[in-house]
Amino acid sequence: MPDTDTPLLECRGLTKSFATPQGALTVLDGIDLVLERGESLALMGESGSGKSTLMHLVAGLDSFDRGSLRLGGEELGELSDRPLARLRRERIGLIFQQFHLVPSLDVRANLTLQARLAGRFDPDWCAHLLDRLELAGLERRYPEQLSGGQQQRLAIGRALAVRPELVLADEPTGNLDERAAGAVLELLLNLIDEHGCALMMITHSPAVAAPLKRRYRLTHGRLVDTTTDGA
Ligand SMILES: Nc1ncnc2c1ncn2[C@@H]1O[C@H](COP(=O)(O)OP(=O)(O)OP(=O)(O)O)[C@@H](O)[C@H]1O
Repeated sequence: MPDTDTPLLECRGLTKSFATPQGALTVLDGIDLVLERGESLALMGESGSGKSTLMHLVAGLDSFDRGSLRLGGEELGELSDRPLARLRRERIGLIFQQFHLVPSLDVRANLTLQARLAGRFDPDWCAHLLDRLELAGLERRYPEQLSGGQQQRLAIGRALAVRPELVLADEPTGNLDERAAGAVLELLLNLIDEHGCALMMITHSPAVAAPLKRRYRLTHGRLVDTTTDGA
């Protein structure tokens, strides 16, 4: 059972460098961040500022050099590969700009795949998601037979099907035209709210970041809280 007294996500002094031919490149230089359950946070910053790097660390997809990264009180830096993979499968939903759907699986199979792998498949919840994402009736179609907006709605459904505690979204509307992007963003935020999970979303767009509860900018390896800027 989740320990509701500890923050969902807690980063302290998180530091990450990459080896490059020119020497070590420090991308994250002592990141402190707390995200409570159900909170939404936009992560902004120049291209190359380290947004994807931070998201990969939070998702347990890459290791860090120093500091602490706790998800629901569990220190990710102390987990070996298998428990880390399990934590990622069961507690985190990932949404990418490029959808990353499985082309050989139909809509229903794509939506339920991660939930089944995690042993968290709930047919009623998945049917509800298909309905809310306006994909009901399209269950037997394959990704290539869907519009960009439908594909991204399916990717959102796949992330939420597992009933995650945290959704990590990297430019989830970046591949869509303005109208489709607005509709997809609204659905994502409504579903996140309905399910009560937390959201960390990378975006370059102030308009996309605006409805989220908190807004941060990554610059020179540090996080700057910009939530009240222009408010
Ligand atoms: N595996 C790697 N090896 C070396 N350098 C890397 C590696 N991954 C990322 N970098 C560098 O780290 C920096 C941060 O990259 P990152 O992808 O996190 O930026 P970003 O803010 O997400 O950028 P964008 O908005 O363009 O997606 C960049 O300078 C990038 O070139």
